[in-house]
Amino acid sequence: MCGFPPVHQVHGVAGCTTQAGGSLFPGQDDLPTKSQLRRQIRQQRRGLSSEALYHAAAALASHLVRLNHFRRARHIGLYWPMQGEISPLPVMQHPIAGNKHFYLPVLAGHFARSLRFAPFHPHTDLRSNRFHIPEPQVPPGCQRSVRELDLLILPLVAFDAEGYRLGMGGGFYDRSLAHLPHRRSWRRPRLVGVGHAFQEVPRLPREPWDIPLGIVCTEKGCYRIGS
Ligand SMILES: Nc1nc2c(c(=O)[nH]1)N(C=O)[C@@H](CNc1ccc(C(=O)N[C@@H](CCC(=O)O)C(=O)O)cc1)CN2
Ligand SMILES: Nc1ncnc2c1ncn2[C@@H]1O[C@H](COP(=O)(O)OP(=O)(O)OP(=O)(O)O)[C@@H](O)[C@H]1O
Repeated sequence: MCGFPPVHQVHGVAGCTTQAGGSLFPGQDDLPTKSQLRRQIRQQRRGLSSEALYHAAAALASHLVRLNHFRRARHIGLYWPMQGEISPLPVMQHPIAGNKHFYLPVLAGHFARSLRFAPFHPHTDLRSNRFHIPEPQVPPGCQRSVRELDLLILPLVAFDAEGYRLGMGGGFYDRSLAHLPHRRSWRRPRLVGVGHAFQEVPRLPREPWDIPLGIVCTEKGCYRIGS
């Protein structure tokens, strides 16, 4: 799908060599820890130029808008990119975005550590949350829960070919999505993880609460997990 290399092709992870030059992936028993991966990939991401980020975001949008799930969705959760994350926002400028509603995540309570989704359009007032990420300023009654979205585009720090996602470590998305596997028929939201192609790693450590992504898209294309 969308011209992405086969799922099991392992891309080079430029940041994944030790200072001594050895690989961090010599064998399954020697996987880097989640915090090692976060540190390395976030550092690499922060080093991207604004020109590289611009081109990556434009290429990502061109792939996302071709997805059937995107074309069919009316309510779509995006995120405001930070620290070199690939931006999903250019999809809002595409002609097929005209009849869609977009949302950004809002941190729900200091202790709850989960997410709600607030309507977002180019004129929405934004205010930074405690992580310095802009959030729409709207009354709580206007916010939606994740289950009211048709499609959720998730940021990630790393992903693997089986759709496992490593995030920033707050557990915000996992906690917000935790109800989904318990539903008899989970049809929405569809989960699309997005990142730079270099954020793919051979295998992520798995946790019981991880919810695999259905589709991953990068600036190189989209691929469906498990096909
Ligand atoms: N763009 C974007 N928005 C997002 C996320 C994300 O990954 N990307 N999130 C994904 O869940 C949620 C926010 N989660 C976050 C978790 C940790 C940090 C972070 O910067 N942690 C710092 C320490 C910050 C501090 O405590 O002051 C760090 O780890 O260095 C940021 C966002 C919701 N919004
Ligand atoms: N469904 C859940 N219920 C309760 N706690 C959870 C749940 N999911 C994750 N957590 C907690 O959140 C913490 C961070 O989880 P993890 O390292 O998987 O975050 P992450 O996926 O990288 O972050 P994020 O989703 O915010 O991008 C874990 O220590 C875990 O205890």
